[in-house]
Amino acid sequence: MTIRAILTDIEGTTSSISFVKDVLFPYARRALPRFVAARGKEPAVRKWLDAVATENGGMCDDRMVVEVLQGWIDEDRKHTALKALQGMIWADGYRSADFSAHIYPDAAAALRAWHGAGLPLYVYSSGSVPAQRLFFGHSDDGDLTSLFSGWFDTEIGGKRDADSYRRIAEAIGLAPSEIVFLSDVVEELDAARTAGMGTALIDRLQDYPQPRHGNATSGHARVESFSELTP
Ligand SMILES: CSCCC(=O)C(=O)COP(=O)(O)O
Ligand SMILES: [Mg+2]
Repeated sequence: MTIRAILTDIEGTTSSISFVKDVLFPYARRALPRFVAARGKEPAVRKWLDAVATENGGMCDDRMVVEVLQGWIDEDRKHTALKALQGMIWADGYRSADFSAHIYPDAAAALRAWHGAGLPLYVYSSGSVPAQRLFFGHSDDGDLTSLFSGWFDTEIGGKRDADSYRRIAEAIGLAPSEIVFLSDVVEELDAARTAGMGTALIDRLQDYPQPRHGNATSGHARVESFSELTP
């Protein structure tokens, strides 16, 4: 089957886990109380704060919601409300140039080359779509947003759920078998494969010092760098 599109994860795939865990998450954790106090009445923010409060019994005030959200950051919960709020907070960090987003040089080079060759590229990450755009808009390799034809987050469904990949293929307008999904997480690749997509496990030694071989790859093609991929 001819490959007509690439769908890529971000954290652990195009970019290092340590950047997300050691830079982005602590920034959001620190900024949350002030962000909620300053912008908690804006409908786009209130919607997510209320969703968190409802999920926690509905009796939470904003201080308690902040504590819940900070706990979720510590646990690395991939919760849609947390991800939406983190995206809004990171906007300030990128705008004031507190940081730029890490991208592996091999990933940036391959994404540019594939785009240049006319292969459409899409993102599917637990990070919200606005956070994804910020991420690639302020990468260590400059603004890469124009390389991508579309963006998907967990509003389309969880990354370990095969139906999410079916919905993404439908949104892109291709058969799942015409799309290859790249990720560092085997359970996400399993779901994409169940939906009929091609898959590749990106096994970054910087993030996963114990290379995954044999059963640990669950039968997915395994590479350590985008430069090994030839779609
Ligand atoms: C692009 S936003 C920062 C990353 C993030 O919050 C996240 O949860 C990334 O998860 P991924 O699905 O890209 O592994
Ligand atoms: Mg990942």
